[in-house]
Amino acid sequence: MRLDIVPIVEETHRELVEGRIVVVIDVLRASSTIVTALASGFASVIPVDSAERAWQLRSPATVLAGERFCEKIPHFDCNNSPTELLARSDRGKQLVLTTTNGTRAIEQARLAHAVLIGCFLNASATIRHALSYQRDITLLCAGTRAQFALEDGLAAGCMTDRAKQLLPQLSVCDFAEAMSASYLYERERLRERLEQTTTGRRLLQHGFTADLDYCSQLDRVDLVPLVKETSILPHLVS
Ligand SMILES: O=C(O)[C@H](CS(=O)(=O)O)OP(=O)(O)O
Repeated sequence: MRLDIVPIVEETHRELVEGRIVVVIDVLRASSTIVTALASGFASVIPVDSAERAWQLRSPATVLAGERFCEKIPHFDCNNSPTELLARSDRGKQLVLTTTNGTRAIEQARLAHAVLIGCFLNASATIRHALSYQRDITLLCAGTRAQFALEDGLAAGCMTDRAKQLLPQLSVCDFAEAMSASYLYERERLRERLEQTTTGRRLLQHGFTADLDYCSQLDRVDLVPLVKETSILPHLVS
């Protein structure tokens, strides 16, 4: 079995997706928002590529979430913000989500055998579940606005490190080795590191300090979101 990391969504090649287990990683903030929504009682998340499409899905059973340039989309219920979702009570509803990078990365993974959503919040559960398929794995880092995002690389490095502990014979690409080493170097100061990244600085400028605190927590939940056709559903890993 082999594990590769794709550093940004723009570098997704068909051979790194088709038939593989793909983990979409967008720590700040789409993956963290999806994990939090499903862990706090939403029945499903519907990722969509535009605000217009999200608006078409508006109903009493849906909550519309999304951002453009970090700001909440006008007339939507909430931002792409995990802490904003935590403060709501929407059990059983569907979250319709559109974001700058994360929802686009999910679309790029559609030829995979299975698509999982991962971040620091569910890192160990995600890699355990990915390994259980006994297929090659691709950790697809969403990046930010066509550039590599260090927070995604560090989460992918964390998952690589966990995967090598669980399956020592796993073959990993050189970039995964580098990200695993970076994660081991930074793991005691993830929160500080996150606020120095490009997206972290941008979120701080927009006042989302609570999201940075929250998204830097490791293994808060054992829940792995799984993409099933047009929806994302929760899967509990034991
Ligand atoms: O809302 C976010 O955190 C980001 C905004 S940015 O474009 O990376 O600044 O979107 P996401 O799709 O969650 O990366």
